[in-house]
Amino acid sequence: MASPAVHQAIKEAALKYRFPEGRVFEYGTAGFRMKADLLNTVVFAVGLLAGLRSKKLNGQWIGVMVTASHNPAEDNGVKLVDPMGEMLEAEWEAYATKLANAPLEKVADVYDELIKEIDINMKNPARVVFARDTRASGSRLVGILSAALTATEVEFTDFKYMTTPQLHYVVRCKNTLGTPYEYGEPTEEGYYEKLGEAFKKVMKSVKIHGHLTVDCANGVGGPKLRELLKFLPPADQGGVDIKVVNDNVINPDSLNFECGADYVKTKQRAPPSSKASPLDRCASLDGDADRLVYYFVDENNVFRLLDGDRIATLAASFIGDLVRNAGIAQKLKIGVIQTAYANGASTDYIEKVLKLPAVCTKTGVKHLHHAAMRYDVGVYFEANGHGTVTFSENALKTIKSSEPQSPAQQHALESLKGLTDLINQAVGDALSDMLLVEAILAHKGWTTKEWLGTYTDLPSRLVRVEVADRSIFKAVDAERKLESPAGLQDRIDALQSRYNKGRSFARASGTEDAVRVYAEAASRSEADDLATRVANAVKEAGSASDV
Ligand SMILES: CC(=O)N[C@H]1[C@@H](OP(=O)(O)O)O[C@H](CO)[C@@H](O)[C@@H]1O
Ligand SMILES: [Mg+2]
Repeated sequence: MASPAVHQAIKEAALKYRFPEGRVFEYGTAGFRMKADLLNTVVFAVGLLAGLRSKKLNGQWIGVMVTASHNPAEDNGVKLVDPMGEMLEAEWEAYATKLANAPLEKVADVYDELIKEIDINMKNPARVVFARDTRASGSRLVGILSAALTATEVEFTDFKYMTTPQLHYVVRCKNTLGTPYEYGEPTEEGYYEKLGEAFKKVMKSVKIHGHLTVDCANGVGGPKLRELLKFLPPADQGGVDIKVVNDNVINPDSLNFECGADYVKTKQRAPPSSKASPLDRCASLDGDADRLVYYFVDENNVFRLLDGDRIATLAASFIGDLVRNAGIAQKLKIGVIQTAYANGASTDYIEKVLKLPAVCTKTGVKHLHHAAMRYDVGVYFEANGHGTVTFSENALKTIKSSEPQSPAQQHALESLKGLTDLINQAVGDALSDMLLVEAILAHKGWTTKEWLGTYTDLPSRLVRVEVADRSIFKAVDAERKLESPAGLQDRIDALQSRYNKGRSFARASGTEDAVRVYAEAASRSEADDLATRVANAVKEAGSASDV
């Protein structure tokens, strides 16, 4: 139980807010996310839970990020970060949901119930760090977060504006300080220094061609990228010539508006404001800078997207080469983790050309991250551009301690060492991934055209279908098949078998009230046709269960 003083303080603090009538909240794939004016009580509950999580883990630092990523400016959200910079452990999502739905006059009682249920030693210290993106509602929400932390006597540090991956980085640094796995200096500057140093190491003796234009979605990534640039060498001395665009954080309404990684990926076109010439290398971040996509317009003015699948294949191919060149290929198991949304051509390329295992997991980065950790080098990306590379303890040790037998081996080992620092291993990080892509292109001497030429994407289509009750759509086999409603999977199987290279699946979204249908096939018209037919089958199955 909380002490009587804390119990009372929670009660008093809670009464300042109003529970939005009739609302039911759920901690989903991306934490809580909705219209910002509905979030007050949710953020208060998350503050309470962050302290409990820290106490449960003997006072390790827990992170709280206030962001709604690529959502419209009027939305906001909040999510918890676990000690190694990972997403909150799944079991705790239910506790978050329970506390967020407690009526305000009962929240202190539910807090006490949770202490009992989770068996928390209240004598343990509690420490929390938090940060927010540039949304206008952010300052109000972190005020509420501080109120919850103060009421429960939790030690906390406010990192003000940060990208989501920067906060994850800080959490991991704070919890590894003074251990053999020390991750870095737990400050924003420490983050830039680490990336800057690693980039210099990886870029030794290679040079990037041309410039890169980075669309920052008018979000927190803009000012942070400008800051990062100060820690990189000048373009003519192993640096990269970066032009920052869409970095207006003064007008809060411009956030994610007709720009950013989600816009580019879903609309399959450059932001309308883009002034890039044909073949110019471009990239877009999302609103909290954890997603990254590349693109360019070719000689025929055709838009070409290089999405998360492309970044994964590029990274896997490069790391595979380095590991072979370093003479340690026998010691390290490399794997690439994707979801069902990965283009089939990318999976083929990984298996047949790169000769690496391609694993498919459920949607949501936490699933990919866990699967990646089963490899010495786990490359994971969602097609939308969120991902990173994880290195096992064995990989780090092997890379560090291998004795090079030749200058070529030494060069490969040094590049690998640089990569382990350049890549944010806590979580997908657009700024770190961007430096990784730039470094790889430089090493390979490639332009985006050569990168695109590694394989040809199958035409694909993603459709959103609204149904009365999406919970009846139960997926199995890494969400590639439906076991319910009965008979629907047979229909999907029959449909896809009629198309050359046809593949389609349907699953209930974890973040929106809809079912998503994905289809790909050998030609554009076949992919569109297959998607439409499967979407119709989903609609029918959805309404049949309605009666
Ligand atoms: C097809 C797709 O892009 N789905 C997204 C989306 O999940 P859904 O469960 O499909 O709504 O949001 C997730 C959280 O940001 C992200 O991890 C995932 O990749
Ligand atoms: Mg994001």
